[in-house]
Formats: sequence, C-alpha cells, structure tokens
Amino acid sequence: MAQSLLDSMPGASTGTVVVTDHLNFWGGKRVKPRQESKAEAVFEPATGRVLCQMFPCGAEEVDEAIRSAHAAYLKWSTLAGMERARVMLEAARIIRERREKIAKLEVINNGKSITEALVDIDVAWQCIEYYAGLAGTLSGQHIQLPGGAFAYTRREPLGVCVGIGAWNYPFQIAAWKSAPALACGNAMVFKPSPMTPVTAVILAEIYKEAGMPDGLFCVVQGGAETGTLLCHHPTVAKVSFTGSVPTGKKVMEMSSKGVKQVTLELGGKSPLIIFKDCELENAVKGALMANFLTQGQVCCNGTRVFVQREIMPQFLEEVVKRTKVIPVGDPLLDGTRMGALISKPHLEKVLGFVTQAKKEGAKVLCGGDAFVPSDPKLKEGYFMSPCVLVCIVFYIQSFSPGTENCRDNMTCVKEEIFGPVMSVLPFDTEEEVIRRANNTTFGLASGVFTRDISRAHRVAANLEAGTCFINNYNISPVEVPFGGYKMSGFGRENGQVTIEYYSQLKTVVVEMGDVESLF
Ligand SMILES: NC(=O)c1ccc[n+]([C@@H]2O[C@H](COP(=O)([O-])OP(=O)(O)OC[C@H]3O[C@@H](n4cnc5c(N)ncnc54)[C@H](O)[C@@H]3O)[C@@H](O)[C@H]2O)c1
Ligand SMILES: C[N+](C)(C)CCCC=O
Repeated sequence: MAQSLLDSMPGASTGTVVVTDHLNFWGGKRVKPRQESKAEAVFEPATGRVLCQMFPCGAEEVDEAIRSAHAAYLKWSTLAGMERARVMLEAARIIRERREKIAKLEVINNGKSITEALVDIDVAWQCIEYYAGLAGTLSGQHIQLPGGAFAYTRREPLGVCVGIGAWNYPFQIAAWKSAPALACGNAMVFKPSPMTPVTAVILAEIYKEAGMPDGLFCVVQGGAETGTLLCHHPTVAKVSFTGSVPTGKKVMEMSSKGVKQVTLELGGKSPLIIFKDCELENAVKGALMANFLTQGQVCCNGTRVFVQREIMPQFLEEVVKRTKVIPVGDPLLDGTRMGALISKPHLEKVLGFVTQAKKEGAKVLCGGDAFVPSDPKLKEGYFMSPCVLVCIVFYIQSFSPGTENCRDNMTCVKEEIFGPVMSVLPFDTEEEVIRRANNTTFGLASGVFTRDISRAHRVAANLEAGTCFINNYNISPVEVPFGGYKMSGFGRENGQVTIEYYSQLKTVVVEMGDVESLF
C-alpha cells in the first residue's frame, strides 16, 4: 500500500496529496484503526489543508502491536549479527532507491524544504547502513580466572523497545531509534508524533520488504494517551524518547514504575560563541545553519548567538543581509530554503515570542512576522519570515542597565522558541561568555567560531553540552554520538556508544575444577 502512496509522489505537488491508507503497522501489515470516533485531522503545513486523519491506538491495539513485536524479537534475536546486517543493508538500499518519493511525502507532512528532506532521508539510510556494519561486531570479553576457570560476557538485546518521536524529523528519528535497536537484536514499537504520522509506516514496510520478520518494527499512532500505554506496558524493556522536557520527565517517571531503561533526547537553548578572530563569513554561515534549518524547529539549534563586541556591527550587517534573502515559500520547490512551520498554534506561539522579545527591549533587525506567499494555494500555510533579534538593553528600568544579566534574562534568550528566531548577544571576554553560555538548564549542543586552536578546545571543554561544534554548526554524521547534558536528556543516539543503550551484558562464569564448598 505504501508503494502505491509512494508511486503517486513523483507527480505530486503542494496541495494535491491526500493520505487514506491505514497508518498503523504490526504483524507485517497496515492495520485498520479501531478508534475511528477519536480521529484527529493532520494538516499539510504549507497549505493548511487536511492531509489525513490520525486515529490514536487504544490499549487493545497497543497490546497487539507489542505482542507482535515480541514474537518477532524471539526470532530476530537468534540470528547472527551478520545475518541481521544483510537485512538491514537491504532496507538501506531500498530507502536510497526511493529517497525522492519519501522526501516528498515528508515535506508534505512536515512543511520543511525538499532540499532538507532529501538530506534527512539520506541520513536515515546511512544510519541503518552504519548500524548494519556494527551488528556483526557485537561481542563480549573473555576473562581468565584462577585454576583454569574463566568467564565471558555476552552482549544481548533488551527485548521490545519503544520509540516515541517528535514531529521535526519524522522519518529520520524513526531510523535513528530503530537502526541501533534492530542491529542489537531487539524489536521496536514506534509511535510518531500525531502531527506527522505518515512516513514512519513507510519505514515499517521497507523493513518488512527487506526481509525482517513480521512485527519486528511496528507503528502505533496516537498522542499522549497512546504514549502512556506504551510506557506502562509490562513487556516493554526500554523507551527511547525524543521531544520536549516536560513530556520527557513524564516518560521517565512512567518508565521508572517498570524499571525500564530510558533514553531522553529533549529540548535545548544552545549557545553559539563567535570570537573576533573568527573567519567572519564562515561564522555568519554557521549562525544561519544554527538557526534556520527546518524553520528553526531543531532541538540542537544555536539560538543564543554570542558575538564578541568588536565584530558585532559587521556580524549583524552580514547576518541580516543574508537572512532577509532566504527564499520562504512552497517547500516542494527546489529553490525554497524555508518552508512552513508545523502548525497554526505553533506559528502563533513563535510569533508571540517575537512580540514578547520586543516588549522586553530586544530589537527586531529583520523578519518575525507571519508571511503570506504570493502563490494563492499557500495563503493558509503556516509561514513566517526568519527573524534576527539583537538583545541589547541599555536604559530599560525593569532591567539593571549595563549588566549582562538584563540581556540574558529576556524570555527569547532563556526559552526554547523552536522557530526561526535568532537572538544575538554581545560579549567581551572568554571567561564571561562561558559563564553566560552555561547559564541555562539545557545542555544539548554548543558551538564556537575562532581561529585560535587552543581557545577552541578550551571553550569546547568548558561548555556544559553534549556536543560542541568548532567552526561549523548542526553537522551530525551518523558515526558521531548525539545527545544532551543537564535537562536536555541522557543516553545517546548515533555512534558506536548507542549499542550500549540498546543491549545488556550477560556474564557467564565457568568452573573447570571441583566446587569448593564452605558447607
Ligand atoms: N534532542 C533531540 O534529539 C530532539 C529532537 C527533536 C525534537 N526535540 C524536542 O522536541 C520538542 C518538540 O517536539 P514535540 O512538540 O513533538 O514534543 P512533545 O514532547 O510534545 O511530544 C513528543 C512525543 O511525545 C508524545 N507524548 C506526548 N505526551 C506523552 C505522554 N504523556 N507519554 C508518552 N508520550 C507522550 C507525543 O505524542 C510525541 O510523539 C522540542 O522541545 C525539541 O527540542 C528534541
Ligand atoms: C540533524 N540535525 C540537524 C542535527 C538535527 C537533529 C535532530 C534534532 O532535532
């Protein structure tokens, strides 16, 4: 069925696709929803049109999906790593072959530009390929003990893992969670965001087509209620969650009841520090990459841009000049660089942050307004113009003039906006900027632009964040671990280390002589 949906993609344009296929998947097939009365409309962000209905799964459906995943796990986990790798490589090949069609569907459901969606799909198959490569390398240790006795360790899967995804990278998040899970011999039940239910089920079909046992990767649709059922289910061994901090806390609390392992990939308010000795053009490009991918709806975005005072005028001039010419519009057109935000309420929330920033004394240097493209079919879309705020408060009574705190206390500098809004702040010294950069409860990412190699590594070592980009931003190859410090979460996705988050170690102790009993 997905093939028929994907087959309609080459000719598809914004405003033309309607998805009527069932979006649940377990037991090796799409499953008709049972709670039709609970339907929720899913919108195409670029047009505001209804794309499909999302029917949340109830307790019976969640249980059925988990039982189907468990049955598949019993088969899959007995295969050798190399056997699992072959199937995963075939899945990666199929995704690569259908990348344009999957990317188009992702754009229609999410609103991001086709240029970015193609990269997301490429990252997804690369991730599956990477973990296929690791599947055959999973091994334990051999430990020699006195008297010829020995012990060895086995790296074993956890069982049925749950993946819960956010709406900003729907297909990629499903791949980032499932690839390491399946490589280790687990099964996964994945719940996409209710706002982007469409493409995870395509991944499920591709996994099946590649040769995975029925049920190995299941998709259940729904929101908080369905997520709660998944976190409480006794058969589930682990929950890997991507989303906001408040929901992450709930997931952790629910999972703790069943002593389930948890990975939390949460929000951020990451600092990007630009020193006066930087290569300015690269720093400007880095700041744009740090703020405007996926309409700014990226967890690791460097939204607090600290610029050393001496280069502030040049930096602002260049960053504003380039922000003003970002082509915003139909996300399916090759020339578009910024599409639509995920929903109308989210767009209003982001615009509200800009209004609040103005009230608190920030200056809007460009953008920050709702944007209506000239194409009539996009009139109801959720577009806004990318915004640069400069957060310098001189003589506002409610703040202490002349101190750094007054700027850093603005709402736009403290809270995750999750939209195309860059806040620029001046700084003077390295010591000061590190203190201010770390003055947040988040710790997902960070960045530094400088030509001074010692300073770059010193700053990277002192920033409290899971990632520090030196002289670039938002580069995350699948070989490199990704995850947060502080309230941005724990556990990692990507890289070799993630194998540890989807497997457990068994120790086997072997006696070669007689038992020496104390009794
Ligand atoms: N660190 C990362 O890798 C990463 C990546 C993408 C997004 N994010 C973060 O995600 C947020 C935006 O995404 P969002 O709006 O989808 O987040 P969200 O927390 O609202 O929802 C995330 C997922 O959790 C589900 N959910 C909601 N309530 C639940 C509950 N009680 N139990 C179980 N599941 C529940 C949702 O249906 C959705 O699938 C931002 O804060 C962003 O920074 C983080
Ligand atoms: C691929 N990026 C741009 C690093 C985003 C990772 C997922 C975060 O929202």
